Amino acid sequence: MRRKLVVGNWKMHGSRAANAELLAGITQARPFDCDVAVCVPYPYLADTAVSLATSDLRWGAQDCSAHEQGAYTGEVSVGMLAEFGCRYVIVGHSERRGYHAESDQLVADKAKAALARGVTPIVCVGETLAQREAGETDAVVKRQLSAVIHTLGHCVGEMIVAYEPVWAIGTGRTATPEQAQAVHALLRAQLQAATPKAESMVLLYGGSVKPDNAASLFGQKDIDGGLIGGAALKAADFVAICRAAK
Ligand SMILES: O=C[C@H](O)COP(=O)(O)O
Repeated sequence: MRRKLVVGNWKMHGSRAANAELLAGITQARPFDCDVAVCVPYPYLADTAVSLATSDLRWGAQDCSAHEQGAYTGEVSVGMLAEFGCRYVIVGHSERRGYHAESDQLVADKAKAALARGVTPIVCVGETLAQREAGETDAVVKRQLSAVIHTLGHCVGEMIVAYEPVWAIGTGRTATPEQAQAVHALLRAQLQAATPKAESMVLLYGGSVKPDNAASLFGQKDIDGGLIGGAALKAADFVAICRAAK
């Protein structure tokens, strides 16, 4: 039985005051029947580490460099994230793939860099609306996951995969539980061919998860929790989503 995980991706939102209130709201609602984490903007990692230090809540970042160190202005290495206690780092979010032209191979290299420093990568895959309508969903997510599988080799079982259909992100348009499950089953089958750990790997769904649809999504066989954007910014909503994961 896989333990569920709910991760809040704050994206480029927040302020020190608002974050303190949000984290207090989540902390006070413990305990949860699932693992809970927040992935925050880099400047807020130190505050978050202090706020959550004595709780069982986890934290992480939203991206990392594929390089260990060097002349890469503006980039942040996994080693730096590890110094701030990050347990997770999101890589390959569609907003990074789209706005920053991140390739499948770069995403895979970032995931490898994360694992090398003991930080668990949450690797995002997902198709655009045009790709779904063209019947390309399976091929797209398979290609995206394949690059990571080949790059990680025997470590592949250590990552988390998040299926995030691009058309469902921030749009209020959620994949139905059946649509999401179908892709999750496909991803798990692909992982099964690559690692004996596939059955215990955590596969998250992301894309307009809200308190009222979380339970039906998380009730699907291969959906082990969620990567939550907008609804992670209000403690009451995020807590309600965490309660739906058990
Ligand atoms: O990482 C989170 C996803 O992009 C989902 O965002 P959303 O819940 O606002 O649709």
